[in-house]
Amino acid sequence: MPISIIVKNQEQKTTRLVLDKAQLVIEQLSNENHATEADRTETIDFECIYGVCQHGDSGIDIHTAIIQNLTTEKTDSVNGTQTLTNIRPKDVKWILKTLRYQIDTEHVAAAAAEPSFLSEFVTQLKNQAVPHHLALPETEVIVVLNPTSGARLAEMQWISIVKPMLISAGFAESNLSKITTERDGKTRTLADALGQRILSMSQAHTSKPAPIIVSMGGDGTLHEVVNGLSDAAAAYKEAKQGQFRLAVVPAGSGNAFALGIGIESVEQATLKIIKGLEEKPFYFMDVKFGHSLHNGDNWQDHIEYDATKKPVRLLVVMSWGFHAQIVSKSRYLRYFMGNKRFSLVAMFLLKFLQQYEGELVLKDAKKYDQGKQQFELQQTTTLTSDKKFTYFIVSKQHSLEKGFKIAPFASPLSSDMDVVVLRDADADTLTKASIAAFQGGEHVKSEDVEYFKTSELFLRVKDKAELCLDGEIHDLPSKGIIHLQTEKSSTKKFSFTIFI
Ligand SMILES: Nc1ncnc2c1ncn2[C@@H]1O[C@H](COP(=O)(O)OP(=O)(O)OP(=O)(O)O)[C@@H](O)[C@H]1O
Repeated sequence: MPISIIVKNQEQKTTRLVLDKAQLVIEQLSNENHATEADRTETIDFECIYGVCQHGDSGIDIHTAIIQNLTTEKTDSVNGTQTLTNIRPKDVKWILKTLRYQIDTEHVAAAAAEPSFLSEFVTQLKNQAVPHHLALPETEVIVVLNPTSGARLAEMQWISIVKPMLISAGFAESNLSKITTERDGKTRTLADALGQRILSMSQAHTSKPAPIIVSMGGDGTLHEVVNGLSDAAAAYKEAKQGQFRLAVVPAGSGNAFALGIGIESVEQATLKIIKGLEEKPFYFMDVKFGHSLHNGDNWQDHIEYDATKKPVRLLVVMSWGFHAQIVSKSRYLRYFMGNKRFSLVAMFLLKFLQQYEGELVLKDAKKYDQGKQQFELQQTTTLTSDKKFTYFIVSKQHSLEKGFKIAPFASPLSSDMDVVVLRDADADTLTKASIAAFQGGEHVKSEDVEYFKTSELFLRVKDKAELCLDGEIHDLPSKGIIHLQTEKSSTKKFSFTIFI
């Protein structure tokens, strides 16, 4: 039997609220026969409700977050012709709305005749819509916020969206704190210090839930947060299990990691934190640099590693060639042009298309078979300099920005990384492949594209090269090697999870 109450809405209309399966049913009742006859019915899925608050004996606020208009998903394309400059999908808009009701005192008899009263209704709705609501008041939330990410809206979004949503859900305002990021890689040090503080606190307080760390920025911010926290985790020597709980709120321009776990907006990300339905370990790409002058086929077994470099863990992408050049050449347009800068620079680079020489070894790789449309196991795969590389990316995320599905089967929750290569490609082939990537990742069906999955990879470049590592440019010398291996964030001794 669904539980219900009779209330008046803000326009003083008699309304029945019914909890039915996974929905709140809102029935506008006709005044003459209010208890039985519904004139108009609206439903709200529990997954859109993030807070339920009772005022005194008779008031109730229901906080909702709803996608405003799905038709805004359309692209900018004019007359159906898609080019690299008009192909980006628009952002989905969410609205936050608070539904406010009062118990209908005029019809108290009818209300009393319902199977339950306000407080039981509130408890039931909270239990179903905000399952962990009892733990929220004592859970600490620390946001690491980059005010310069994306369109520089993170600070405003924290104040006007994330913080109010968390408070409405039941988090205590005194438990919410903010660390502002700093430029030039210093955020990694801040995240390391935060990680150490959380680990030392966990030694003292055993009963409190572990704090939630929120990375609020783009992929560059997340990269530094994860690397800093991983530095703290690596130095953790206590016997007690360590724990980091990380949430990602997308406020950058690409937000590839958030897209990889299905998060497309600040509101949706905040809902994930509030609902706390699933927290899972994720996989990153561990990076090592070295060089080898060995001329034989097995050069990857003769690497001299550079031991002076700090560990680097990549969450999103390592690229070389065309893609790395787009990132390198568009760095200074970041604040002026948003993601359109990538298309502009891409069109310029296509006019002067370069090819890049190098050797690639993939261990236990699977290759995408275009005919069968599935991955087929291969032994060690070697791509040598018989053909030059035009486009080369290794990705842990399916899309590097919304709509650009370059590695359609990649996931941060899987133990492999995806490699997408075009060799000896001309400008036309590369343009077609890029447009097909924007059309749901269709490029992988083309014979021009080589698509692999692997858990370990070695790339040796012939000439000095620029690599893109999660959006930052890194120089590799001639005969330099980058060695990538996937690694799980959680170990036996340390749980490092992400809200999904
Ligand atoms: N306080 C700050 N002032 C100036 N720059 C900062 C500050 N904090 C961080 N940064 C810089 O911001 C960059 C990271 O930005 P981030 O990647 O989060 O945003 P984005 O580039 O817009 O998003 P995405 O990587 O998802 O495309 C780094 O280069 C970092 O040095």
